[in-house]
Amino acid sequence: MEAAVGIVAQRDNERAQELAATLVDALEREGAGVIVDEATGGAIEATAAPVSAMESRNLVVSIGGDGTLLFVAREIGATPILGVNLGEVGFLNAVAPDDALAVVTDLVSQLDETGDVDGRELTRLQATGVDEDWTLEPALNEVLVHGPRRGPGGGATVEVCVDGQEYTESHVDGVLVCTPTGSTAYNLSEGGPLVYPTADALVVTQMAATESMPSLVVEPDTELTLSISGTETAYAISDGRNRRRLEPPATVSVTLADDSVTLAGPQANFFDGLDKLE
Ligand SMILES: NC(=O)c1ccc[n+]([C@@H]2O[C@H](COP(=O)([O-])OP(=O)(O)OC[C@H]3O[C@@H](n4cnc5c(N)ncnc54)[C@H](O)[C@@H]3O)[C@@H](O)[C@H]2O)c1
Ligand SMILES: Nc1ncnc2c1ncn2[C@@H]1O[C@H](COP(=O)(O)OP(=O)(O)OP(=O)(O)O)[C@@H](O)[C@H]1O
Repeated sequence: MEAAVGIVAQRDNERAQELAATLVDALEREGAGVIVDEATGGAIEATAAPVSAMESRNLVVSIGGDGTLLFVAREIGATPILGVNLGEVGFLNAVAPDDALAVVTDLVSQLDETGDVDGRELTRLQATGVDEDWTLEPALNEVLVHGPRRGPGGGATVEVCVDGQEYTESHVDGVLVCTPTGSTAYNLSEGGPLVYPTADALVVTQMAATESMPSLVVEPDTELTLSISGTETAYAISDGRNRRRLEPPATVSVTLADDSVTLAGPQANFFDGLDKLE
């Protein structure tokens, strides 16, 4: 088969655009069909398409930091993603820029031979309104609810129920539910635990609670609800970017999303990655 590859380069990042151009040239020489995102298409010579149209590709290469990879995951869902790290942290991006050409060429040969690429499945979370009909885009890191703003005077009362039983109710800046992938992100800054990537678990962590409870680790199919009150405005947010404004009292249900994300290519060493967070 002819492999169909999409490339998304971090917007306004010349190094990312140059690497995208190198990959386009090399892959076209190998006979692969390659498209780039529209912002990158304005900067280099290549066929461009919206990132959301890359869902039908066999592989999408994300060149940038964690934010760029989260953005690609939001847009394309289950299509395998290879993360090339040009960001400041790049925890989710296992491949260094100098190795990108070799790794992408290898994956394209694998696609030509088998029609598929090796990868690791990462679970995602789905936030939905209980009393109102809305759904956020699936979260690879975390679903967060918080009051009108962080800091003094900006919080809310949040009750967390687990399988219908109250775990905690407190005034908080917010409460987050994270996947193992997201355990090293916002969760860690709020004092939550690290979760080894192969563990099948979700973590609930309060943010600046007046009546603080330790983080809770639950099985992924546990029924979790976050009920917000004591404020006129609140927000439910998926991976820091996709948000829904709430008018409390409001209840948000957090469950496993139907589609996971596949991270293609070599996997980062979890413990080496932790050094990047210091
Ligand atoms: N205080 C905090 O730690 C904090 C605050 C806001 C957002 N975030 C995280 O940022 C994510 C959104 O990313 P963005 O780039 O759009 O916002 P952003 O640019 O504000 O990113 C915040 C930082 O989180 C890092 N990050 C993201 N996912 C990570 C992961 N799985 N493991 C380790 N580090 C990770 C990014 O590299 C960046 O340094 C959210 O899902 C949230 O987890 C963290
Ligand atoms: N090619 C692109 N097309 C459209 N939007 C983009 C593109 N690249 C990045 N973005 C936007 O920028 C955001 C991520 O960029 P951000 O500046 O947070 O960089 P990053 O990848 O996390 O790297 P760094 O670690 O340097 O911050 C995405 O959420 C998305 O909204």
